[in-house]
Amino acid sequence: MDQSARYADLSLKEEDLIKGGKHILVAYKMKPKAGHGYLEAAAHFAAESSTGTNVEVSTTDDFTKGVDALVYLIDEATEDMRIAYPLELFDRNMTDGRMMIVSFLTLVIGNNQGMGDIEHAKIHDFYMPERAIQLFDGPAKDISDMWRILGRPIVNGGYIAGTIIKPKLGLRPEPFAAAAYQFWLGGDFIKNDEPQGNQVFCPAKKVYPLVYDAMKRAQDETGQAKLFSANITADDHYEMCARADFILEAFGPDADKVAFLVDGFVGGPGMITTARRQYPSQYLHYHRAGHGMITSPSAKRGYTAFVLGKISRLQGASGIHVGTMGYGKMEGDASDKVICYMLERDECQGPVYFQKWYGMKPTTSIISGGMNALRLPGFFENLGHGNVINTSGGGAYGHIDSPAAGAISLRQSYECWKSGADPIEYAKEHKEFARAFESFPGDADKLYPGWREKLGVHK
Ligand SMILES: O=C(COP(=O)(O)O)[C@H](O)[C@H](O)COP(=O)(O)O
Ligand SMILES: [Mg+2]
Repeated sequence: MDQSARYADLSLKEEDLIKGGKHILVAYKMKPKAGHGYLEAAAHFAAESSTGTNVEVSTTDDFTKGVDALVYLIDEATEDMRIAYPLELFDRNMTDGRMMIVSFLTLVIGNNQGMGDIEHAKIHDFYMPERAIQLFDGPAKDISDMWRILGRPIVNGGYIAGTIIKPKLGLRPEPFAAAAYQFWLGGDFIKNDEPQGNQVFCPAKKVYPLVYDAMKRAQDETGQAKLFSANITADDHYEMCARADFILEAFGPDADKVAFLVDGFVGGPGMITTARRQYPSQYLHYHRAGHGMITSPSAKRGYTAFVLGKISRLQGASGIHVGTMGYGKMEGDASDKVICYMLERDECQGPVYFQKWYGMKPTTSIISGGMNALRLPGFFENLGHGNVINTSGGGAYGHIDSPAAGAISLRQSYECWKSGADPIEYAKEHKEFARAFESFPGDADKLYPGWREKLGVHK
């Protein structure tokens, strides 16, 4: 059945829809299955994503038709399809009238992902009107809170040198806390690797008091504040809160230095929002393991990493992993910097839409995945600043001298880039950075050819 007379209106202008402020706009790359007309498939897609189904139903009335999603732009050649969703379509909280991401996802990327007449459809961008921005939680804490704790300026406070406890799994409580202590002697921030939680060989109740002890000792020794991002991800929200409550109690007077890490893609939006609302005084660290199944450039369904980032800011993530823009080990390229800009600025041009955030707090870009001191200068150069949290697991624990030396090498790498110095020249004066070349010789050969001669390393 061709529903394009009802679910498409190609005379609608995007600028008018934006000016009107009553629609959420979503841009997809959509291709119909062979034998289906583009507009017809698009209209069916909009129907299934809003008020309709594959047939006309007798219970529809005029009000219903007033909240139809409408296809307002198609371009078969580029697979561009844009749909305007009336704000009224979206389910609102009973308790406080606020919007919820789960309803957004259910409509705009729900049933439409399995339709028989659609080959694929992927969200590349979306636009939230001012009213919707008002109705999402947004972050409660942001990077300025971390800078304050670290004793830095709260604007432009700079690079936060972090790590991920490695090995990923398999450390018992004492060696785990020792690994944390060693990094903190040189760095600022440690996160649990996302699979670490309450394994039988490393129970949470045993390890967190030891980690806090390590934090205190490192703070005493260095005279600096230290930060820990604790994984509280669980299937059951009560379990998640039990972990969070235990951790806050264990860190006692230093609980402000604890962030909560939630694996929000596998755990789902409910887990992020529960953490955001239950613990608004803690920095909320959104880890996104598994996102590659839909955000990968090779995936033609789902949504992009950019879209995931934008969703996380609405939900209230204080920080989210954004990959490494081609400088680390995960998928991504230099142009992914737009993800960071969309997360940190008050207004920003995305791939399709210009989004204003109306003062919503920023979400920090967390840079992670195969990073080390040698790869960072290129990364900062591409991004144009270093106001990020970087967690380098291998880059710290893989440093040949020590995790503390690894941490120091990361900070030196930032200072090197910030001062505009030549990395080789800088390495001559900074031992830990220099030893990163020997620690990661494959990267050194690739990024700084001739480094051995220049640094006098002949092994
Ligand atoms: O454990 C790591 C990286 O470890 P290492 O520093 O040893 O490579 C993170 O889970 C990945 O960064 C996730 O990827 P992303 O950050 O892209 O979500
Ligand atoms: Mg990890």
